[in-house]
Amino acid sequence: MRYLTAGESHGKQLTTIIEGIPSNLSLTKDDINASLLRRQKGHGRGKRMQIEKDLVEIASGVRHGYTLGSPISMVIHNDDFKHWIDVMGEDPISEDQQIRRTVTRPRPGHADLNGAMKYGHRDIRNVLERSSARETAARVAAGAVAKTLLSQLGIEVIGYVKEIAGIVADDQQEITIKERQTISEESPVRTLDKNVEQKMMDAIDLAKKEGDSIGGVAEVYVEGMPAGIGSYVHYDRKLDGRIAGAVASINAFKGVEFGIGFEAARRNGSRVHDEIAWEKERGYYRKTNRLGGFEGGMTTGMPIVVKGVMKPIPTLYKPLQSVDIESKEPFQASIERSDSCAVPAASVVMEHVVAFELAKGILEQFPNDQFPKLKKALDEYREELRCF
Ligand SMILES: Cc1cc2nc3c(=O)[nH]c(=O)nc-3n(C[C@H](O)[C@H](O)[C@H](O)COP(=O)(O)O)c2cc1C
Ligand SMILES: C=C(O[C@@H]1CC(C(=O)O)=C[C@@H](OP(=O)(O)O)[C@H]1O)C(=O)O
Repeated sequence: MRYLTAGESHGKQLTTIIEGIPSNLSLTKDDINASLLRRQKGHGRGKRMQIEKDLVEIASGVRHGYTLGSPISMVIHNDDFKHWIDVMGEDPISEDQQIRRTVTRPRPGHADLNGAMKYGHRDIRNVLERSSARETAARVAAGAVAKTLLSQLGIEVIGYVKEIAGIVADDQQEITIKERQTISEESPVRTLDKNVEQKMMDAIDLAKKEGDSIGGVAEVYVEGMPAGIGSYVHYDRKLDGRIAGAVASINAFKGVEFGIGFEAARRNGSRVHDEIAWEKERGYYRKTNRLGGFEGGMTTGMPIVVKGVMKPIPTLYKPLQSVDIESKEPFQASIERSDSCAVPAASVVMEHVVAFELAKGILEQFPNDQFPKLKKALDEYREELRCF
């Protein structure tokens, strides 16, 4: 199971192709649109999100509400394209037009300068269009298909905000997955702790007022994954490693933690490792879940808890210094529009990239071309684990 995305931020559309989804999985565009809509919302987003209304068009791989087993291709149109046709059109333009539109000022914190040097672009627009986090909409579409598959296997995945600008939501371990889903769907900052929401929104508003930006921490919580998905036998089969890679690949994400994460460095082993227990109906379980659902690159059967750290948005109204690549003169990077905080939206992206890795891990372990057979195999495995 794998996916590709294509598309520029202000181009015509984003395209996602997923290969390896088994046949006869119930899938509608409503499943995907619900995820896309959640990614667009959240306190701190800029004016672009008022222009876009992300709706998916399923172009192949699904018929009458069921997957065919063939590649699933999906399209999300960029409504902003109509304002950029002369800049983003595919037809050649005159040298004079080209010079007038060329972007020569790299923004600190973006792919602009490295990307221009690497690909030999004198027009930085050739870099920024693809490096933009607009692409995360296409990733969410892929993750929404994975989430649909997981959900029909009894596995639920949800993402929400854990921290913004140093304001941390309490650990609320008693909250059920259904409550987590409801809160994440309804809340403007998607945090589980309603008491801290207003403080977070105030911090976002203050940063915006000051022409600055802020980052934070998103958390993804997963219930229903059986033990033993992933493997210890080879580095690239360790599922926690793959999840870490997927999370770090989200634009502006700079760190990943499982369970108590970096806090483990400050504790003795007796306060880190989760003791093993057994009950007849439940089988094996851990008395605590400090390691966040992974041991040895494999799931433990406990909830998976992953955090991702997002740096502050690099485009600031308060200008940062940079150097023009043509004149080599210093300049103050100025902007027209930007998000001031995108952690709420990014928590939805993180949820979807994690879901994709989990679904991929399951399909590697129980390869099947037909979804009902995959479900049967997983049910049998769950029973095997219970009786182990
Ligand atoms: C959902 C989301 C929205 C973002 N919105 C913006 C934005 O409006 N302005 C901006 O400068 N960066 C934004 N970013 C971050 C940049 O895309 C990112 O910092 C940049 O591509 C450089 O990549 P890197 O930070 O991973 O090195 C956003 C990121 C995400 C995940
Ligand atoms: C378009 C999205 O996010 C964009 C990500 C982004 C960036 O530089 O990463 C910059 C902004 O775009 P623009 O420059 O058009 O205002 C965000 O709006 C989206 O999330 O769908």
